[in-house]
Amino acid sequence: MPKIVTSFEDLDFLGSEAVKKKATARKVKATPSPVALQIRQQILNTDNLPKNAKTVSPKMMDASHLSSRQRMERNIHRLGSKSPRSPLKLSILTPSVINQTEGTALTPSPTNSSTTTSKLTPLTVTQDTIDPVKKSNRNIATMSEYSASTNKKSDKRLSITPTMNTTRRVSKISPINSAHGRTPLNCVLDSASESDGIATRRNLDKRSARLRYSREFTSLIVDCNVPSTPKVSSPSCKSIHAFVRKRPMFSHEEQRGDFNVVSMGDNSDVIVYRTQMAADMNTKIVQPVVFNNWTKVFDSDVSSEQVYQQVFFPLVERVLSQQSRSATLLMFGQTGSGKTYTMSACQRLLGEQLFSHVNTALVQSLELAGKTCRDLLTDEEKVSVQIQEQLDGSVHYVNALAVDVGCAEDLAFVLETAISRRATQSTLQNDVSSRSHAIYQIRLANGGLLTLVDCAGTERKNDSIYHDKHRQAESAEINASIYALKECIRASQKNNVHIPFRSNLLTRVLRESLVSDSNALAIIATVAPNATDTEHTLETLKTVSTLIAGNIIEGEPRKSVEDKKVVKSPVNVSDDDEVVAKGPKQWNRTELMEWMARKRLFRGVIPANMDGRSAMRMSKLQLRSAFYDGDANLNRAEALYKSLRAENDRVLRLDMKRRFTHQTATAKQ
Ligand SMILES: Nc1ncnc2c1ncn2[C@@H]1O[C@H](COP(=O)(O)OP(=O)(O)OP(=O)(O)O)[C@@H](O)[C@H]1O
Repeated sequence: MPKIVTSFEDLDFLGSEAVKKKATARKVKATPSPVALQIRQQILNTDNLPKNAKTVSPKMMDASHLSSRQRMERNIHRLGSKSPRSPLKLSILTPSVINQTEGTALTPSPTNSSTTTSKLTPLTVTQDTIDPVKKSNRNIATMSEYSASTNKKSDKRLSITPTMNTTRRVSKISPINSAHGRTPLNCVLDSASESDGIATRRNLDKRSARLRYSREFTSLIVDCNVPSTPKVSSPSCKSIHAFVRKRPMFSHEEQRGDFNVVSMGDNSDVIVYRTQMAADMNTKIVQPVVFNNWTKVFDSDVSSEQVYQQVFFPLVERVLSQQSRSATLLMFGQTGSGKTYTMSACQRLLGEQLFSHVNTALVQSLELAGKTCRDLLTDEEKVSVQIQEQLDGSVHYVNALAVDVGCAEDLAFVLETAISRRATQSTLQNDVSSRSHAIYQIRLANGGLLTLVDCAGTERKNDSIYHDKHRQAESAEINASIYALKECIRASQKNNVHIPFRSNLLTRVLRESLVSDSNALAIIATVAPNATDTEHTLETLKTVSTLIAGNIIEGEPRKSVEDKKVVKSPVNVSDDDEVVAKGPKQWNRTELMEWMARKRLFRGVIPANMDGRSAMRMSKLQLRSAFYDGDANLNRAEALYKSLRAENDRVLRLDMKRRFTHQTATAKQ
C-alpha cells in the first residue's frame, strides 16, 4: 500500500525520513533532502492543486505492487540499459485513482473457460445390455440422471463461475511463470551492451542463444547431413504402437525468433536438430538426432481426424470385434505440446465409431494428482476414490461414478464435463497446463475396455525453478509417476513375472489395461517444433523410444565457419586505437566543445583552460557554475556529468574488446 501524503509536512517521507532518522541518531540537525525540497517547490508552483489532493510518489506507486523478483528484474533492466533513472515526477492521485491502480495490478486476469451446453436425449437402456457391466457393483448412473444432476450443477457452475475459476482453472498470468513476461537475465545485459554499439561475447543460456542466432542456426540446419537409418522391427515391443505428433509453431513463438528444429523423415523417422553454441560462445553447432522405429509420425499439418484414423481407430475395431480385450491410448509429452488437444479430438471421434456398433457403454473418469485420486464425473471435490484390485486382475474404483451412455453426443458431453473439471495451472510453457493425469475409461457390454490417458505435462528441472515449493513437489510427483509407468510397460513387454504396478497410483489404475495379454497400447508422443524446447522434445522421444526399442542415432555436428573468418582476419589495432580509444580524459578543449555540441549538452564557448580531463574531475555543482551560469536547475549539469562518464565507459569497453580481438588473432596466427 503506497503511503499517502496529505500535507506538506508529510512530504518528509518522500526523501528525508531516512536522513531525519540518521540525524536524530547522531544528534545533529536534520535537513530535508534535495528531492523533498524539489517536490515541495513543484507543489508550491502547482496552480491547479485541489484542496484535499492526495499525492504520492510514482516511484513508490510503481514498486509497491511488485514482487521481489519483479523489482529485481526492473532493476536489472535499469542496470542493463545504463539509462539514467527517470527524474521523479509528481502525480496527483485521488484515493479512487490509487485504489483503481492497485486493483489493476492485483486483480488476476479472467480465465477463458468455456462452458459446454448440450442437448441430451433421455436414454432407453434395457437391463440386459448393461448387466455384464453392472455386475461389478459400481455406482451406476443412467445418462438422464447424470445429465440432470450435471445440468443442475453446470447451471450452478455458470452462476458461480468466478469462484470455480479461481479454485479450479487457475490461469494466473504471473510474470515469473509466463514465458512472455520473463526476460532472461543474460539477454538483457547483452542487448544493453549492443545498444552501446558493442557486440560483447557473453555467456548466453541455450534458449537465449537459439533465439538470438536463429538465422545462423536455420541455415546450418538446411546444410546438415542426416544419417540414414534402416527400419528395424523390434520383436520386444509386441503390442505397443508408438506415434509422434508435432504441433504447429505458434505465431508468438515465431515472433520471438524461435524456429523449427523437428522434421519428419522417410521411414517414419523423427529428426531433431540440436542447436547449441560452442565453448567459445561464437561458433554455432547443429547436430541432427534421428529417432526411428515409430509406427507412424504425424507432421504439424496432419489433422486430428487423420491421427485418430491411424492410431486408435484400428485398436477400437479390435476390441469391438473381441480380438483384443482392451485398448489403451496414452498421450505423453511436454507441457503445451498438444496432448489435451489431440485427446479431445480422439474422444469426439471415438463416440462416432463406438456407437455405430454398440448401444451402451459405461464411462468413468479419474484424475490422479500426486497421491490422490478424484472422480472427474462428480462435483464433490473432497471425496477421494479408492482403488481396489480384484482377484481376476480387474480394478474397481470405490466412490467413483460410472455413467451409462447410449450415443456419441452423450459420450462427448460426459467426457467434456470431465475435462473441464480437471485441475490446470499456468506454467512457463502453457497458460493452462494440466497438472494431473486424467483417465477416461469406457467399458463395453461385450467386456471390452477402452482407456484413454492424458498424462500431465512433463517439465524439466529448469522450467520448475521458478515454481513455489508446492509446484516443485507436484512436478516431481508427475515425473515419478511417468517413470513408474515406463518401468511397468517395460517389464510387461519383457514378460517379467513381477511388474511393479503398486509403485504408483497411475500404474495401479492402469493395471487392468497394461497387464492384459490381449491389450493393445498406443502411445502418442506429442512434441513442440520450436528450438527453445529442443531438450524437452529429445527427452520425450527418448522416453518413448526406450519402450519401443527404437534407435537413437546422432549425426555429424555441423559448425558455423563465418565467425572464424572474422577472428582470422588481421586486425589493425593501431589505426582503430587512434579513432576510438580517445576518451573524454584525452580530449582537448576543441574536442570537448565539439562533443558537447553534438550531444546537445552545451553550445557556446567554454573557459580557456578547460579540457576533457578537467571536465571529468568536476562535480555536478562545479559543472553547473562552469557551463550553465549557476542555473538553479541542476538537471542540465547532471546530464553533462552522466554523459561524460557514459562516454568514458563506452570507450574503455571498446578498447578492451579491441585488445581481446587482437590477442585472439595473434594467438591463432
Ligand atoms: N496440432 C495442433 N494444432 C493446433 N493447435 C494445437 C495443436 N496441438 C496443440 N495445439 C494448441 O497448443 C496449446 C497447448 O495444447 P494442449 O493444452 O493440448 O497441451 P498439453 O500438452 O495438453 O499441455 P499440458 O500438459 O500442459 O496440459 C493449445 O492452445 C492447443 O490449442
